[in-house]
Amino acid sequence: MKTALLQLCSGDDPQENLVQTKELIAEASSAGAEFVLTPEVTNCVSTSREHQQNVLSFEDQDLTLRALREQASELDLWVLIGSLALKAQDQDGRFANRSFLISPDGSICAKYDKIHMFDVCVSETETYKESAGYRPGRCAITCDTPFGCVGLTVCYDLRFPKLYRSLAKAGADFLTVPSAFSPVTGDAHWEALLRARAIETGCYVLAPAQTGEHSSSVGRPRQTYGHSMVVGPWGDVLADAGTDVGVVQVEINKTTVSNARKRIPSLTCETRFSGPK
Ligand SMILES: O=C(O)CNC(=O)[C@H](CS)NC(=O)CCC(=O)C(=O)O
Repeated sequence: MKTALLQLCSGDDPQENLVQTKELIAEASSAGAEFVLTPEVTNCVSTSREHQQNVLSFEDQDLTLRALREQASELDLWVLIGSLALKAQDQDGRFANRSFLISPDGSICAKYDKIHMFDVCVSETETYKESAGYRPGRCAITCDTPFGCVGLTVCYDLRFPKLYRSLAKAGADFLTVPSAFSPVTGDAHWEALLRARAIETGCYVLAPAQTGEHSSSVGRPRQTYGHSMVVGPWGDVLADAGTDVGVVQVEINKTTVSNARKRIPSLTCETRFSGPK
């Protein structure tokens, strides 16, 4: 299965981002990809809630979702839209950070709302409060496909190993981690966390990421780490996109998953213990 990760530098205009995303998906498809994955917030990177309120849509009216579903069916592709920032039917007006798995007939096979919100203080000058703008999801989800079972996650979820173990235990062969990592935490933790999740679960980890300096018409500009990555079930880094916008391709298959798990059966062999008290 030829798989491609898109590394994007989305700005805060969904229409411009869509043009770039479609171009790179077409490029990946011409190069033979059958499964293409895009990063977190493919449609809009913005730090202004007011701007988001103006440009984001509800799922059933979203142009990015509609266009990428059409493109998936035109090009006969599986597409993971890493996430879209969407308006949500919610009392407090918060958005959803929602990932979609689209099949080659253009239908939505699975959707997942990011569970863990990035509410952190990276340094005195760099803080994030994602839960102020987004409403967290509450449900983990896997989706069966002809090439294997996909477990969906987003970005900061990566730091919560229990979620990945539960997805793998539910049958996932491939774990998706579309991201927009901060440069500081990316440099310190990104690769180690991705490799750890792959090794612990014996799954492929597919992590398309946002990169670079994101242009914005309003609000404070944002930077992200890049380094979209594919890690194999043995923990080997199969692709690292560096910091440029573009496409990276790798071959993935389920046999590698079962081979890794035969060698290290830690996913299925558990010893009960009590405490600590
Ligand atoms: O804000 C948006 O529009 C979309 N959401 C994001 O980009 C989120 C929240 S700011 N980013 C992360 O979760 C980075 C996690 C990270 O960098 C880490 O775990 O170290």
